[in-house]
Amino acid sequence: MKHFQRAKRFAFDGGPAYHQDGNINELENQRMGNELAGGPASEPELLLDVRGLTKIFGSLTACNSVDLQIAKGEIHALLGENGAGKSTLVKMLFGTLAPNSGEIFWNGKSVRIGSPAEARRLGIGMVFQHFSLFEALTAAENIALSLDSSTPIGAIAAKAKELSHSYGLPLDPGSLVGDLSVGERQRIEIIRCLLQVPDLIILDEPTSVLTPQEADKLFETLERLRGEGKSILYISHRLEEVQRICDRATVLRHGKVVAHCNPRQETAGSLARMMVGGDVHEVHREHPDHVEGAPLIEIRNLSQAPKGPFLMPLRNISLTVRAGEVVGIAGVAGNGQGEFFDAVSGEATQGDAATVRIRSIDAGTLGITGRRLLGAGFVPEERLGHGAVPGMKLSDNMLLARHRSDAKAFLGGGPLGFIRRDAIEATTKRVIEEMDVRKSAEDPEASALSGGNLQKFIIGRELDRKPSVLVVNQPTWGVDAGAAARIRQALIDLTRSGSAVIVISQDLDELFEIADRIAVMAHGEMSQTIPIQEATREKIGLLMGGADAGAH
Ligand SMILES: Nc1ncnc2c1ncn2[C@@H]1O[C@H](COP(=O)(O)OP(=O)(O)OP(=O)(O)O)[C@@H](O)[C@H]1O
Repeated sequence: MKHFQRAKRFAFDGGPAYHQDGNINELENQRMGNELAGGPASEPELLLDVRGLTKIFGSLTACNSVDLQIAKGEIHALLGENGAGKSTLVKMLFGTLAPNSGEIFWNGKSVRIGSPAEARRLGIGMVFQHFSLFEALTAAENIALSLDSSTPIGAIAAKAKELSHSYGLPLDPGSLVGDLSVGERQRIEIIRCLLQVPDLIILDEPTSVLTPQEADKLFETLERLRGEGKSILYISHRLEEVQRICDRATVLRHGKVVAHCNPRQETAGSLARMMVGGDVHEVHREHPDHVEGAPLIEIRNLSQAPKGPFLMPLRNISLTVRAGEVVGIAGVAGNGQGEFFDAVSGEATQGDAATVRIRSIDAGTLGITGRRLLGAGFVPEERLGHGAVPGMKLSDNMLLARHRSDAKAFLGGGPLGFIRRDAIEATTKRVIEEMDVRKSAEDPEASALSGGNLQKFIIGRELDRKPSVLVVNQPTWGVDAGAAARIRQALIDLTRSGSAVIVISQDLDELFEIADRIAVMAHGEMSQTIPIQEATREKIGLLMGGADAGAH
């Protein structure tokens, strides 16, 4: 209680830009500094006061005596590189993880949050980084499952629709989750959270799967919620948006609070330095005028009927990517990018083998393994469940993905056959080292990695094979600035060694940074590619809106 009383009054602005190893006394000093400077002493009421929260996994202290204060009507950023402990901290606030020690005060009262139901009862809502939706159920059915009430499904659907309209988050409650894009699934999570009328909404990397327009809509929603007196705890690796919408930030490094700051008084660079404790390297790229390499992947007149009622058809897509180049595919989510990835990777096979040619071999009728055996690698958008099996160790995930393409290295011959664990473990270790995957055990289960670290592992697993063709969907989703630069550089370096890379990304900055040419998908059609030297945001934006799509 003592802590709460001390923490009750503090200022948002003024004073030094940030406080290394800041504590409440510094916040109090900050307030006094404001008053002395003649400014008004703002006294926002505290909603949440976290004191010394600690979580230990085995030998790793994921959260080390963390302090965090959130006022009513505040958007508070939680920053830190991959594995810094952000998700662990918010899971303790939402009752999905029990702390080893520490105390949580809610509206001034010490509370124990033993389960998500208890968190919701207090007024804490959460939108997770990894969604917890059933694909075979509709949006409304998924929402109904999480509500602790017996409200009829029709009433829930109507309320969800009303909320989706009023907050500008378009959603059809009757749509099947399995048919929805990641961005659309996230909207279900947000609306599900809003339906419970929370006082504090925790958002774990909410914009990483959104288009710029969808992100703008979300910011409007958040600002509106702040205006209604709600508090928001906002986790993001996108520092520009943190500066745009957040009032204060708490920065974690290796599980410890290393700074409190007002992000508006910082630059993206200074925030990144606080997070990593040093400088972030920039991606180095030269764009040759003409790429004369051999065509390594050719997609010819790819058309496909929609595979479900809410999925996009693919309409006459042709694209050739040569050795030495990165081609970026931009587009608003749900315009056929997922279907295109499935068709190119072999998750969806084609009737005509010549529709997809890999290294001049007709591959359209081959499945994913057949295409991998031709030297292609694929990284899907969803990491858990699709890119990796959550309950399996990293080494087993390695074996699962590469047992056919690396049969010689991973499997022993003979009539009975055996698995070469030493080779698999050595490869897993190499990928972990190359990609700087941070983890809490020698060979943890995929689900025990932080989101960004799992992404680094999955991309590293493919890069390690040095594929001739690599197709990646959203390569840096949920990845911190330092790791994103590392992944982007690795993709560029792969083309330098003679491979062809296709990057599907909703992050235009990313595509401008690494692509030699950019094409845009709209309504299941793909535009002509635009050389990066001629590409402008305006041009790409127009194509994203559907102008000129399909011209070749
Ligand atoms: N269930 C678990 N078992 C063991 N270790 C875990 C578990 N969950 C997280 N960790 C470890 O705790 C550390 C912090 O992970 P956490 O997910 O909190 O990081 P984060 O800051 O949210 O990262 P990201 O930005 O990548 O999501 C990581 O080293 C991770 O491997």
